[in-house]
Amino acid sequence: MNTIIVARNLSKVYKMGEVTVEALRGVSFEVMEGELVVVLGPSGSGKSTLLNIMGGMDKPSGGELYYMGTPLHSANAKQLTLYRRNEVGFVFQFYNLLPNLTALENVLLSVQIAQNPLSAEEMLNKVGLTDRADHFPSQLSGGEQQRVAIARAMVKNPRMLLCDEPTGALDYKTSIQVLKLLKDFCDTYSKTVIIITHNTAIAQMAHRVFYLKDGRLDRIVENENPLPPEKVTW
Ligand SMILES: Nc1ncnc2c1ncn2[C@@H]1O[C@H](COP(=O)(O)OP(=O)(O)OP(=O)(O)O)[C@@H](O)[C@H]1O
Repeated sequence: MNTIIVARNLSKVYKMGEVTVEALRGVSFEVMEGELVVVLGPSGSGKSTLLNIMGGMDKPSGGELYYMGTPLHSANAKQLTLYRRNEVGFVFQFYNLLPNLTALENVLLSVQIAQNPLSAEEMLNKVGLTDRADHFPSQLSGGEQQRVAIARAMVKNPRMLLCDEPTGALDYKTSIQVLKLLKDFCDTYSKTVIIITHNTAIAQMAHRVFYLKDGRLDRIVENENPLPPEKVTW
């Protein structure tokens, strides 16, 4: 397996007037292609900060970050825009669908900006929403909206999916559906999936679990036998 992400001694400092917050304090790790990583940690431990930096939405204050050997820590705004557009799919807790576009149109929007997209219809079919293609987000349940958001992220055909609390707003049964889709994307297409969550149960399906604590990577635990999503319970 190839290494997709290398992080070396990453730090992030937020300064607001007199107040300085050290959100990341020297975090180092590697992530492999085709790997499913779950990042766990208490509130404020730096999970979203790390995801934002890996997604090219923010830059580290110090340290180095490489994507497929290309430095992101020194990339300019244009390079980061292309990185976000072509290499990464994002899934957030609150879906972020455009309310005035149908499910299919939300997915097609992603197709238009991607370099090497998959088929929007095929992705909607994959997430089980072919018959809801013409529905607007307000006509869909939370779980259905999240499935559209996943189709939108996958259709770009990115090497990596970054997911911030993807099941945070969903009930158990719907969460498992969503986790199955993420795991399936990882397995079928050999893609990297990184999931940030408060839900420790989800860690059971990961290849590796990163535990963040107070801005530091406290430990990395490898699961010898990751559970299939349908076996994960909470
Ligand atoms: N834009 C910002 N400006 C200032 N401080 C920030 C900013 N973003 C995050 N922080 C601070 O950095 C620290 C880490 O925040 P972060 O959101 O990464 O944690 P988290 O582990 O994702 O937390 P949660 O699980 O509650 O979402 C916190 O102390 C937070 O207040």
